[in-house]
Amino acid sequence: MNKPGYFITIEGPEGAGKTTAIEQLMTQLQPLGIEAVLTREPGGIEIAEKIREVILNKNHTAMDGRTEALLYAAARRQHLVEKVLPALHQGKVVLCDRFIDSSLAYQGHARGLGIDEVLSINEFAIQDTWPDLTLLFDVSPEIGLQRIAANSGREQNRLDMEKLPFHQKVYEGYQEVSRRYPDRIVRIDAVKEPEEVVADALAAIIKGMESYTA
Ligand SMILES: Nc1ncnc2c1ncn2[C@@H]1O[C@H](COP(=O)(O)OP(=O)(O)OP(=O)(O)O)[C@@H](O)[C@H]1O
Ligand SMILES: Cc1cn([C@H]2C[C@H](O)[C@@H](COP(=O)(O)O)O2)c(=O)[nH]c1=O
Repeated sequence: MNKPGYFITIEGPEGAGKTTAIEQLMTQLQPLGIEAVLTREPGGIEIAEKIREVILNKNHTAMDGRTEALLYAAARRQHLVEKVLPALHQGKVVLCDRFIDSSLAYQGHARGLGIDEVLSINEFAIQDTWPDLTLLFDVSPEIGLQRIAANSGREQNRLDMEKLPFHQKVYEGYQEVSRRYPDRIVRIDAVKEPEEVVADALAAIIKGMESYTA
């Protein structure tokens, strides 16, 4: 895709600290003169937020795995067309909390649908709009789930309610995906203190953007 902007995605298991770090990254990018658009998946625009409600509703326990994968891909498509691509074409940096690698790790590996199968429906959805850089927040599922359990303000969704073995598979899925895309995916040690995580993420973004424009 020919575009002047820069597309960054943040990935990782539950409780990795993505949302916390992204907010800090936004405030630290601004003084560097980098205008960034913050968004998330599934969601970011009205139609995709509605799909998010359907997917993550705790009562939708009957949802079939393929239905789930297709709904994530549909939300992704609409969000890409309505929000991500217009921002990239305006030359902006887009910082997106989760994207295609979540589908590969959660639906492809953890749900057992197969990474290649889930990749193929997502290739249809993204039409070659791959992230320029992906930061994979690496934290064990045990630590991530402990963090979430300690966060009393957080409402549990249908995916949070999956048991530890599912989240262990999500973790394995991310390792597999990061082996597949070594040039795009940068591992961030998310066990560190929040300030260090943000500093490492910012350094990776600056490095990535420098090599992109060089
Ligand atoms: N580096 C860190 N060390 C310890 N706790 C952290 C760290 N980063 C975030 N937290 C805490 O962990 C919890 C989960 O963080 P956050 O919501 O940012 O994770 P997330 O990756 O966005 O999770 P999810 O994808 O499941 O929504 C929050 O209570 C947050 O304050
Ligand atoms: C994009 C995407 C997300 N998921 C899962 C991962 C999380 O359990 C939820 C989203 O909740 P968050 O608090 O906003 O992280 O959805 C998924 O399984 N597949 C995907 O493609």
